[in-house]
Order: sequence, then C-alpha cells, then structure tokens
Amino acid sequence: MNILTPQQMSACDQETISTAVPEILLMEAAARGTAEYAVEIINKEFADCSISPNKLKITILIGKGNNGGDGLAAARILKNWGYDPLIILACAQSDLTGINQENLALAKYYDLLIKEFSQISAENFSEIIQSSNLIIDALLGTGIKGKLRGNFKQIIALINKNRTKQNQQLLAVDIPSGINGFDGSIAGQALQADYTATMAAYKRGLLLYPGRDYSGQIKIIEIGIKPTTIKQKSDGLQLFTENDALKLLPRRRNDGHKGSFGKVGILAGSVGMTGAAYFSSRAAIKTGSGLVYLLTTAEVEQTVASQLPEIVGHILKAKSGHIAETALTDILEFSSQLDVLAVGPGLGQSKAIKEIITALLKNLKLPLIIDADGINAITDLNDLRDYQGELLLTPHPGEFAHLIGKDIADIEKQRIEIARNFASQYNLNLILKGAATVIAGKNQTAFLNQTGCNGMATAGSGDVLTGIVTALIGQGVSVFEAAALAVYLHGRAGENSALKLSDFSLTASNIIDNLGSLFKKLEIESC
Ligand SMILES: NC(=O)C1=CN([C@@H]2O[C@H](COP(=O)(O)OP(=O)(O)OC[C@H]3O[C@@H](n4cnc5c(N)ncnc54)[C@H](O)[C@@H]3O)[C@@H](O)[C@H]2O)[C@@H](O)CC1
Ligand SMILES: [K+]
Repeated sequence: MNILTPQQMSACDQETISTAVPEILLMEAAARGTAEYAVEIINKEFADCSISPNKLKITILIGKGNNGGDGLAAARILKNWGYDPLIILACAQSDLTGINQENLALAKYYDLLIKEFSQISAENFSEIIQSSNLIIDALLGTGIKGKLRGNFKQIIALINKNRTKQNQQLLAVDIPSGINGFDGSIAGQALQADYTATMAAYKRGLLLYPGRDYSGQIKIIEIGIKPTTIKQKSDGLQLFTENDALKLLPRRRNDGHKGSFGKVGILAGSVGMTGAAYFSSRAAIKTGSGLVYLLTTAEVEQTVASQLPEIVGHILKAKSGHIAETALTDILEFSSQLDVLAVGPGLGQSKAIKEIITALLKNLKLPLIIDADGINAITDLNDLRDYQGELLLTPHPGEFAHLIGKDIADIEKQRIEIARNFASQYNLNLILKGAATVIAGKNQTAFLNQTGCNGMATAGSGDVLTGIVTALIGQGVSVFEAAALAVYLHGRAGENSALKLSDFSLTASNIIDNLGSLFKKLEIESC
C-alpha cells in the first residue's frame, strides 16, 4: 500500500484534475467518504448513549484551503442525511475562493448554520467544543507550511483545552490539523484525532512519529484517483500490511524434512550476554527453522543448551569469555554448510570481533545478517558494499548513528531517506529499528512498518527479531522480504503479548511465546 508525501499527493490530484476529473468532483468524493466515515463513527461510538444519532452535536471546523472545502461539502452531505452540523469558519466567508466558495454557497442553500470564529467569543467557542459529540477537523490538511500562524494557534489551543473525554470523538479530514504530512512533525500544536479520513493514500506524516500518535484510526477514502497514477507519482515507499505477510509467509511442504526448513547459524553470545544468544536461537526455532546451530563459547553454549535443547551447539575458541580471533577459520568452514548466518547478538565489543566481522564480510557468500555488536564491529563501510552475497543490517538508531557517523536526532528527522539512501549506496538490505521501523532494500525499495508497541523497547527484543528474520531467510524468503515480514511478525507478536500482559510487563520471552498463536492465526487466514 503506497505511502505518499504531500507533494506526491498533490501531483496525483493535479494530474487527475488536468486530465479527467473536475476538481469539485474530487472534493465531493473526499467529502462523501468523510461523511460516510462520520456516520460509521457515530453508529459505533454513540450506539449505547441516550442521544438519537440526528440529535448529536456535530461541529465542523473549516480552514481556508481545500481541506476546509472537504469539510464544507461533508457538512452539507451530513445535513442532507438528517444530521444538523454547525460550521465554524476559521476565516471570513469572503476569504474563501474557487470551489471552496462554491461549497460555501451550497452549504447556505441547504440551510446549514455557519459561524465565523472571529465573531464568537472564546467562552462561547469553548462551550461549543465542550458540548460537541463529534468534532470534524477540516482546518488544515497537507497544505500546512511551517509553524501555525494567524488564529489557527488560538483555535487549536482552545479545542485541545476544551475537549472532553466522554461522549466526544474527533474526526480529522485527511490529516489532523497541525501535523506536517511530510514528516509527522507538529507545527507547534496539533489536534488529537480519534479517527482520520485520509484521501486516496496514506500520507507519510500520518505514520511517522509524533504524527502517528495524533492520527487515531486511519481510513483511506477512495476519491477517484487511479491506482496507476498513485503508483507512478509515488517513490515506492509501501506500508507493510497483513496481506503482504500472508503472501510472503513460507509455504511448508508436507514432505519437508529438517534440511528443507533451513540450516541456520547464529554467531552470538559472550560472558554476561548469554540471553542474546538464547533469545535469537529460540526465536529462530519458534519461527520454523529446521536446524539452528548456535556458534558460541563453551560457557554460553552450556547455559543456552540447558534451557533450549533444540539448538545444536558449535563451540568456538574463546578468550576471556569472548569468541577469540582464532575461531575465525572454524566459523568460515562451518558456514559453508549453512543457508544463512546471523552475527552479532551479545558478542560484546573486542578487537577479535572486529577482525571476525571484517573477515566474514570479505570471505562469505551466503545470506548474512549483522546485528547489534556485529554492527558496532564494522570498521570499513566499503566492506559492506563489497560483500559477495545478500547482506542485511538490523541497527537501532544508536547503532546506525555510530555506523554512519551522524547524530541520532538527525537520523530520526529523516529516517526514511537516510535508510533508503544507505541501503542503495551500499547495495544491502537494512532494518532501521524504532517506532515506524523502515525496511530498505537495494534500488530504493522500502517498506514502513506499523506493528509493535512501546513495551517492545525491552532487553532482548532486537535479538528476537534477528532470530525471526534468520529463520525466514532459511526457509527461502528473499532477504528484503524476510526483513519486512520479520519486522511485521515481531511487532504483531509484541502487540498480542502486550494485550495480555500490558506494555509494562512485556519481555522478549513473551514476544517469542506469542509467535505460535500468531502463525496459527495467519495460517487460518491464508486458507
Ligand atoms: N484537488 C485537490 O488538490 C484535493 C485536495 N483535497 C484536500 O485538500 C487539502 C490540501 O489543500 P490545500 O493545498 O488547499 O491546503 P490546506 O487546506 O491543507 O491548507 C492551505 C491553507 O492553509 C494555510 N496555511 C498553510 N500553512 C499554515 C500555517 N502554518 N498556519 C496557518 N495557516 C496555514 C494556507 O495559507 C492556506 O490558506 C488536502 O489535505 C485534502 O483535504 C481533497 O479535497 C482532494 C482533492
Ligand atoms: K485536517
């Protein structure tokens, strides 16, 4: 599912308007979809309350641009369906131009009650907001530029101050006012939507933080823009959905044996960091790997094997509790029998690990996943570009910042661009973790993930993701698709465990424990 920038969305609108569809028809479709969503919300949220649907107080806030035009037309449609919305304009009626002025005229023709904000006292406006059951926000859409100006600051502050928790919902048209559609940043202040009716395609700002926290439940309204136009104007960024997961989940052959479900290697663990080896190995087992080889020190192997007898240990030479540089030949030889190797969880930081990572990048050809301490041990970025097989890096923002020599804050501001450019530049696959994880592949292919929850920011969670992606690659999913699928599954398993246990109590083990029921659910849905 495409995710667009405001500029790309505007290009879709313009092309559709200039080639076929009058602008007012597009706006009418946007308004109708918004009105339908409003009715859906009313039926869902107010079914049990004593007020009959057509007596609910609906207040529609209108700005000067086309977002306001959508709201004006939606108000008229709701009125014609028997509701009685109040329109409040942020500007003077005479400030509206073009199709927005035409929609104002239609609203008057159908006897809608229209007020201008400047003509209402702050007390009166506050009372209106407090007593509204449904607030429809059509103040500012994707045309917002810079920080809030004029009376928008005051209007949004008053709405935020007077919103009530009971019997009130806020539906944003296209995007909550105050949220930047490009990067999800806040223009000083923003409205907190319970629902957003967004036109034609997701806008990036709805899915990136902090915008995601303001958008509530998002519905895409089909307004008559051809899917081919959207595809052509988009830059290829996609939202990874359940449908994608169902398509990519490996099909397990009934006549399969251990070897057909992947011989995967995990090079992990050191003294004091046994857990990382355990979590990644266990997640790989629980994601369907036929054979999981844990390449590690004798101490770590003993502890992990005592709790996870399913793994096959391969003991490496160690020095002071860490894998030694002298283990290198053994690792390279052992890797020749593997379908995929993951390197990094809990390795610790040492000169030996740096030497090993450099040598693996220079000598191996199999799909290679580098995570955690493995990423910290990369010494020359050119080694990544020169890798002879498929490569996947799975950094969190801190590891990525260290790798590319940038600040975390700078990365967060442009996480999509930076991840995509890095993956293209070094011809690799990348999972840039964090809220709204980006999965970037070669040639600018990219997915944005929306599953997961804050409880997953817990020790061992990243090791679990490494285990999942390793297992999927071992079962034949391409590295880029396995990366996206793994992030999605990891997030869903985390969400499911948080539903039972809360975000506070969620642990890495819980994420693994929930993989089984998630796979079961997806298996049933794919039938
Ligand atoms: N034909 C189209 O282009 C379509 C557009 N649609 C709607 O149109 C919206 C985009 O419309 P516009 O491009 O007119 O933009 P908006 O309606 O989002 O906002 C533009 C207005 O906001 C003002 N403004 C911008 N930044 C501001 C700030 N920081 N503080 C205060 N005022 C600010 C501008 O001066 C302008 O008056 C979409 O979000 C969508 O709702 C839909 O109707 C579908 C068709
Ligand atoms: K809006």
